[in-house]
Amino acid sequence: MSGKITCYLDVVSPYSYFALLHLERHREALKSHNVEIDIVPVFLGGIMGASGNKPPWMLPAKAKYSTFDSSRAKKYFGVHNFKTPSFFPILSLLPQRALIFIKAQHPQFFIPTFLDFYKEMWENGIDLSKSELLTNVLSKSFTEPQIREIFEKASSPDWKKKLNDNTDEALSHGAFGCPWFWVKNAVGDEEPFFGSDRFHNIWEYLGLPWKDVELLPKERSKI
Ligand SMILES: N[C@@H](CCC(=O)N[C@@H](CS)C(=O)NCC(=O)O)C(=O)O
Repeated sequence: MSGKITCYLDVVSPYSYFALLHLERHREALKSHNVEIDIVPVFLGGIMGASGNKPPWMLPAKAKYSTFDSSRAKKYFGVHNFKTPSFFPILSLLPQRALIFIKAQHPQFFIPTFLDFYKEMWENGIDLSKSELLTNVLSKSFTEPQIREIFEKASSPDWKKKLNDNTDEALSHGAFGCPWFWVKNAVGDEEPFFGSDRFHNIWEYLGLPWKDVELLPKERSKI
């Protein structure tokens, strides 16, 4: 068995946090099945605009449903401190460009930093679009000169273009939201998947053994 999961994420998207957590929790198991993971930072605002979609919080019915969906997801993925920050949504360009530079220049820090960004924004209520707050978060893993370089690159044309290119790549794979996945299976077929609630479909598509929604006997009932 072999395959590849390319996963397009934005720090502004809470479901992308759940997706990254779930993928990381399965990284070793996926490796044992020869399935590669590539995490790609994108700009969700650009995906929404170019695909003609709207963020769920802009459509009243979706916004209402989303409160149920996100509190179920928070429980399922075990992110008990999850809360939507008062400043939501943010313009995520700066943290996303910083992540792209970190992925290229400091690959060993890329996933830990992405996870840390999510935790800071979605559990600790830190506004990562503010450079002074982003600096504090980065200072856990990077030195002052490294942070200066991250900011310099994040505002340079070349690295701005890389975020646009990543976003266009997701759009070329049909993206209308995040988390977006482009999955290649062992026979070389490729398909898109949307949402942190579609892992069972992804495992199935990859031909992996999986077990999830199993009903337990009455004595184990939670109600
Ligand atoms: N049911 C999905 C919801 C994912 C979701 O709502 N993602 C937002 C960003 S946080 C989005 O891009 N939504 C676009 C849409 O719902 O059309 C999940 O559990 O992950």
